[in-house]
Amino acid sequence: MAPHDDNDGPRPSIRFNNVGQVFTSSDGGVINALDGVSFDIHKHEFIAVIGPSGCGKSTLLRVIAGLVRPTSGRAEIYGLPVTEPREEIGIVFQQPTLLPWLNVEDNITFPMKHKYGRVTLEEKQRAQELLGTVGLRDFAHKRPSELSGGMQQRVGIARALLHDPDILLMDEPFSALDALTRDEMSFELLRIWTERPKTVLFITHSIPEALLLADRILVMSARPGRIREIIDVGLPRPRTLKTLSEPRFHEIANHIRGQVFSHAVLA
Ligand SMILES: Nc1ncnc2c1ncn2[C@@H]1O[C@H](COP(=O)(O)OP(=O)(O)OP(=O)(O)O)[C@@H](O)[C@H]1O
Repeated sequence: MAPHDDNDGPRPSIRFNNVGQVFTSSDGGVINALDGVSFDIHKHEFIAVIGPSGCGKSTLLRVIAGLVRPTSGRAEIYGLPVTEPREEIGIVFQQPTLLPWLNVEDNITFPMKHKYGRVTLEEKQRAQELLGTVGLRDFAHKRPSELSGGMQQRVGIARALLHDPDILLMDEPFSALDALTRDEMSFELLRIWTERPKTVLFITHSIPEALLLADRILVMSARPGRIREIIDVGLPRPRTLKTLSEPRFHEIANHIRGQVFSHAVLA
């Protein structure tokens, strides 16, 4: 299990080079959210990020998304510094934040409408296709309030996929869902990722979810957020329910618990 990723191969999709992020809180205090964070994410890799609450996971995602500028170091996408939100990125947040007055299809195409003032026929067709992909083909004309939480989150995923982004950033996308829906959504995401490969950065608090989905897991330490370890999951794909009972699954899960939880909890 390598502490660092020293890849000398092809250019990574995402590179963090010694990134630091300092915030000033409303009472004037200084918050070191990220400190000396370096890692590479290769093309079409699925990376999960796990770590204690407040360790800077969302900040890391927001730096890649171009929503915050790091105070030190450099974040790159395809070798270029991230200075603003970029087209090749799709983002899924914890809450799908759908517009209640629009139907499902119009919610999916809304970013295009917002950006270009219109939605093309191709985009409408793509929205229909994506509705099929996320299992909501018959719900195109329903309002968000007529859908369950899991269905709404699927709409959020379809919306993020509409422009077929190379990079998908997901910030605890399933955390508001019940356990069964959550597992189902994980397998759904794996299916989508296999059908249309993408570089994925997936933030979660769930060790099993990280293990089921990811090629590698970035384990972060408590504030200031640093990379504690980068774990190669190495479980065979396709991952299925059987994956959950593989000895390696439990071995890595226990290892991560040892990293994330305090010694008092583990004793
Ligand atoms: N815009 C901001 N201004 C001030 N402080 C911020 C800002 N954004 C984040 N922080 C602080 O930076 C730290 C890291 O926050 P972040 O949301 O990245 O953590 P996290 O690991 O995603 O947390 P959680 O797992 O609870 O969602 C926290 O202490 C948070 O209060």
